[in-house]
Amino acid sequence: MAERRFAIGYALAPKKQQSFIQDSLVSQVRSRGVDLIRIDAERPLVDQGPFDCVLHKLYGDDWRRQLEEFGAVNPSAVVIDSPEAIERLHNRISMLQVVSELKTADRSETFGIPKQIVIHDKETLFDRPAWEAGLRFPVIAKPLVADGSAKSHKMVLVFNRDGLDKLKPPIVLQEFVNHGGVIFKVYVVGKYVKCVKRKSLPDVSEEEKLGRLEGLLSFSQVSNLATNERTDDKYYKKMHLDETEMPPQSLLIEIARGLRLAMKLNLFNFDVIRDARFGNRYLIIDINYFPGYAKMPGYESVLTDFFCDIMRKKEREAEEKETIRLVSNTCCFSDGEDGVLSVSPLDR
Ligand SMILES: Nc1ncnc2c1ncn2[C@@H]1O[C@H](COP(=O)(O)OP(=O)(O)OP(=O)(O)O)[C@@H](O)[C@H]1O
Ligand SMILES: O=P(O)(O)O[C@H]1[C@H](OP(=O)(O)O)[C@@H](OP(=O)(O)O)[C@@H](O)[C@@H](O)[C@@H]1OP(=O)(O)O
Ligand SMILES: [Mg+2]
Ligand SMILES: [Mg+2]
Repeated sequence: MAERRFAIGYALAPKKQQSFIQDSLVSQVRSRGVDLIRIDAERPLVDQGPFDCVLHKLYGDDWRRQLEEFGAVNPSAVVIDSPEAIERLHNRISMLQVVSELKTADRSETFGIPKQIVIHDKETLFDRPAWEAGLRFPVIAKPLVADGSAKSHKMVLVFNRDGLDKLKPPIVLQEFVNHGGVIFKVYVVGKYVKCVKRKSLPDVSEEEKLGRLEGLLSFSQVSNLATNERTDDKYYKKMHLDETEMPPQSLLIEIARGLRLAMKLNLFNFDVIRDARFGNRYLIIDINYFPGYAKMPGYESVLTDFFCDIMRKKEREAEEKETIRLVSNTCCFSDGEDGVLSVSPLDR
């Protein structure tokens, strides 16, 4: 019998498509019986395919409706991941709420999120008693919405009250935590977990906290790297990343698993910093859907394994469904005096 092939449709923004859909990935996936096929976002999704699976990172109501329609017409197709689950990551409060709800086994390290509050309007921003009691300067002001737009990545490090003037709510004010200038990016692909080090904002000294003239410092995507700046040895040396110890892999695996199950997401990364005040306290500051996997060393084989697992699971489920269908179409009856049961299929 000919080998069963699978088709995975992908719907990605042009930049994402360019970085993620590399020839090396396409050919490795193909050699394992899976074809990656581009979805034309300009045409109705239901008219394209057939797809066993849809992989996507597009925004908006129209795309959501298209996925719903596709799901209704193709109930056995797998959508990675569900738009409702992804939506949680588009708001920086709901994004991190899930971390606070995670429960892990007893261990010497602890984890959590930095203190933060949401500010919906200018009034609350200047109503200092409402938030200054719980939060000390410096703070990072982050746009509440994290929808992938350039605007949603624009951050401001605020050193004192003077810096508040220029902020534009709705924002999240998050405690800035010194962490030695290195951030850990933890990439999750289903059950696979890979942590890499990247440069981050430098620590702010006590003198700097008191003596800064300007109240704020704007920045955007400090830890993001272009694909051509891959995390090679040169980058590690230049940024002094070598000297920084990684968080324990077992802790990261535990957090990744907790997040994956709680959020019902397969493809994401989360940013972790080590709180310099404690040394064994880790803070999760950001979670991103479908991040830049191509920057992960050997991303092709990780993603290929993941796609093949999904397709195998889908096939297994289809077989199980078929078995249940056959069994439920069978009737059991007593075969005469000895009371022995026999089974006879009804759908001959
Ligand atoms: N609470 C914090 N304390 C210290 N540094 C922080 C904190 N929050 C953010 N940073 C720094 O600011 C950077 C940007 O913050 P964050 O990751 O929330 O933004 P983002 O635009 O969502 O990033 P990404 O490009 O990963 O999506 C972080 O990579 C880190 O260097
Ligand atoms: O730019 P890259 O592809 O490498 O990936 C970045 C990705 O951008 P893209 O999805 O638009 O491409 C970002 O997504 P949005 O928040 O903007 O949706 C976010 O996930 C970053 O964290 C990723 O960088 P990484 O965390 O891996 O360093
Ligand atoms: Mg980040
Ligand atoms: Mg982010």
